[in-house]
Amino acid sequence: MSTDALRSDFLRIASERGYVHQCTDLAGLDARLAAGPLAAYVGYDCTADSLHVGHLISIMLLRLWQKTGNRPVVLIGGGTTRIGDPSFRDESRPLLTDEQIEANKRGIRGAFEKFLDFGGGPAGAIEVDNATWLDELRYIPLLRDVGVHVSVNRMLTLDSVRQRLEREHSLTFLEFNYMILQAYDFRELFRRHGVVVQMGGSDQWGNIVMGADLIRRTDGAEAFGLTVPLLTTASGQKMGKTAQGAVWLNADRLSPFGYWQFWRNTEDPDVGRFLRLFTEVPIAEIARLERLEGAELNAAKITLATEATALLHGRAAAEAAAKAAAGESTAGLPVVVVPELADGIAAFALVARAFGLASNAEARRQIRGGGVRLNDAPVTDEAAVIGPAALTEDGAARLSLGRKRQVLVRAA
Ligand SMILES: Nc1ncnc2c1ncn2[C@@H]1O[C@H](COP(=O)(O)OP(=O)(O)OP(=O)(O)O)[C@@H](O)[C@H]1O
Ligand SMILES: N[C@@H](Cc1ccc(O)cc1)C(=O)O
Repeated sequence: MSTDALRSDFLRIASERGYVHQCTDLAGLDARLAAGPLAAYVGYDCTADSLHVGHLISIMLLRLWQKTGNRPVVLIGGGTTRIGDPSFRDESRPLLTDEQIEANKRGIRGAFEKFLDFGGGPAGAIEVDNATWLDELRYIPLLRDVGVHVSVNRMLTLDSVRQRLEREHSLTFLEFNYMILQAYDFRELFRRHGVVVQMGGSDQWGNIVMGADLIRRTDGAEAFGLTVPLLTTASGQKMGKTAQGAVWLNADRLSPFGYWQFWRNTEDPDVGRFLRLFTEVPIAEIARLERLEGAELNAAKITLATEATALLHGRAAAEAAAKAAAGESTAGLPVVVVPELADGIAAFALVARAFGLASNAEARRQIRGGGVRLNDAPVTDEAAVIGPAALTEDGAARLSLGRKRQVLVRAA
């Protein structure tokens, strides 16, 4: 179906901006959307205490879903995280304790409020946790209700598990149950909130289709699946994962400045695609920006970085990052505000924040390697507490990493 033929605002814009990878029935979903608003959900497991840029595409899609008048439902996988999704993974995920899952759940929640409006009304976003119903399930009733509709033959041929089986890596019975639980979620949200669409990354296709099939078989209703492409960068890396680790959405994992810099470092061929997916810059303006070349293309990357950072961390933080990167501080250095400096912060944490490093472990390594200086003196104790006494240059301290990277840090 060509994009021009689409009648619903949501699918037209989503296709135009590059969000649509596969849909169970594009024409059918378009017709339903053109007839009136719908509810859709995306699920997020609590595998870490922050979401990362890989999760952002589906969050942006939920945002578009809401902006075009439809209700987004965010499902936190408090129950499914206890199993671990085996889709497209070579090995089982490490089992997390209930305490870790609770802590992760608290960590990932905040991100959704930045992108979605939970304020009520017909298109108001809703958050649910699948532990609410999955924890209550009883085994034999579940097998009779759901298991009877699921073909093991078909499950074994799904792309998402085939590689694991072909390589003869173990797929435990625990993991094998994951798909059934995700299918159960879809039906539960259909019953509780009238959700008829599930969206997710392309790796989720098998799980999503299984849910839509279950709804058709047990409730005789039509439900749709829509996946977003699994993004890789021009150089072939999975988008959102760098050599140092994931690009986190929570500011305590990656500072707004580090986040801005991640986008600023986008490879040339990716600029247009990322502007369409991760900002709300109008398509016509993106068409102009992506035609720029050489040094001028840097202006497009700055727009990408500032607009993407503004959506997550707010416009003020995005503009401060842009200014800092442009070297607009008194000493001609980027300024990074670290409020914890007022009370004292461990040297490794300060270094991680100031340079947007992927982890505290990376900052500790840099300090141990002798690469960090504070006000021109080497920092040797990675746990040393840095407080207001260090802010000697007009309320700021000069922090350097290696020979090339230098910033001013201040408490406010
Ligand atoms: N590059 C990407 N493009 C599109 N979607 C992505 C991307 N990376 C992740 N996602 C989506 O986010 C979900 C979680 O991603 P992933 O499995 O990478 O997370 P994780 O569990 O945090 O990471 P890890 O694999 O390191 O344990 C995936 O199911 C996928 O749908
Ligand atoms: N399986 C999804 C998360 C998810 C969990 C429960 C669902 O109902 C839907 C999605 C992932 O790994 O990203």
